[in-house]
Amino acid sequence: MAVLIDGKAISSEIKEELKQEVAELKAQGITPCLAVILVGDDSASAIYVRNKKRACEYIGIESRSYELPKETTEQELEKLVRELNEDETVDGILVQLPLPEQIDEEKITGMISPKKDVDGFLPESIGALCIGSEGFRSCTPAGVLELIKRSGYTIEGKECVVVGRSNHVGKPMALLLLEQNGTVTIVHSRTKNLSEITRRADILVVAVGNPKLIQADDVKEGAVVIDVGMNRDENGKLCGDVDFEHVKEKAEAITPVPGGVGPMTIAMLMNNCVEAARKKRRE
Ligand SMILES: NC(=O)C1=CN([C@@H]2O[C@H](COP(=O)(O)OP(=O)(O)OC[C@H]3O[C@@H](n4cnc5c(N)ncnc54)[C@H](OP(=O)(O)O)[C@@H]3O)[C@@H](O)[C@H]2O)C=CC1
Ligand SMILES: Nc1nc(=O)c2c([nH]1)NC[C@@H]1CN(c3ccc(C(=O)N[C@@H](CCC(=O)O)C(=O)O)cc3)C=[N+]21
Repeated sequence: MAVLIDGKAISSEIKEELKQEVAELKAQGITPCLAVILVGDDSASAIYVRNKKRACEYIGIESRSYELPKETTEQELEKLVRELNEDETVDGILVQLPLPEQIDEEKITGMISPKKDVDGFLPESIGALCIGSEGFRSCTPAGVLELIKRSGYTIEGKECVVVGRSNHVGKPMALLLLEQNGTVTIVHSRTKNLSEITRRADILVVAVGNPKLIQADDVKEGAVVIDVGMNRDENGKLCGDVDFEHVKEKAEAITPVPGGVGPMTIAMLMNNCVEAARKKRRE
């Protein structure tokens, strides 16, 4: 029976540390501020946005919400992003994805000032990660890294396999593990011998969006398994990409869904926001 990696507890630890840091910043007259833009009424997005707001309140970050109707035009959204870019009191801007189909997602997220890219989605941020220079790290992969480290596992020299190669999760995840000196392989929908490769992993990170894709047979005895997936099962219950009940019998450690990676994404978003406010002061 695997050790359960408690993302909720670890994220609380991080939020506690950030609360201290924000108190120190406030003593110097700085209040970090996050602007969150939500377009439309997707219920899952609304939950995440609410969780982000709560985390801001707890830590002492000012949060400004912009909830726009689903008919919002690209021009209207561009105008708002431009205003927030120029607003000196705003440290971080997050445009909740997905956006409605009339809006070009890449165009809008690409407009955010690199100094306020707390999601770490911009080419400037991903490029910085790629060459190991300073920049915002994508929140979900950064959260996964903290989960692994704070649970006492080392990455250096380990066989790390990432399932999924999206720009927001899989690719930056692989780069972060590489930066930590892991031996990294990425597998995806065109991979032919997926199971053969995942079975080699000491550290397996799964970010696909396919319930129970990873079964016990796909996992090495003693592996550390991190499940990024957020899906709804046939009963509408949240579940990951890993067949938790069976894989937990084989793994050394495993993250649950919910209560695993999700809360860490929010904690790392808060971390990036505090970082943005601190950097502005240094300029
Ligand atoms: N917990 C959290 O904080 C977060 C959770 N998520 C969740 O993580 C999951 C992944 O998100 P995201 O990366 O944005 O999703 P995308 O849909 O952008 O990417 C999915 C990736 O999985 C690959 N894939 C699809 N089917 C298979 C398969 N059968 N075998 C192997 N690889 C496959 C795709 O391959 P190809 O490139 O070849 O198409 C693609 O690279 C989702 O469930 C999402 O909800 C996402 C962000 C944050
Ligand atoms: N610009 C942008 N940045 C994002 O970071 C972003 C996004 N858009 N769009 C959607 C995805 C998804 N995502 C999650 C955040 C928190 C939880 C989370 O807190 N999950 C809780 C449970 C939440 C629940 O109960 O539904 C958990 O796993 O325990 C999940 C998923 C951020 N994303």
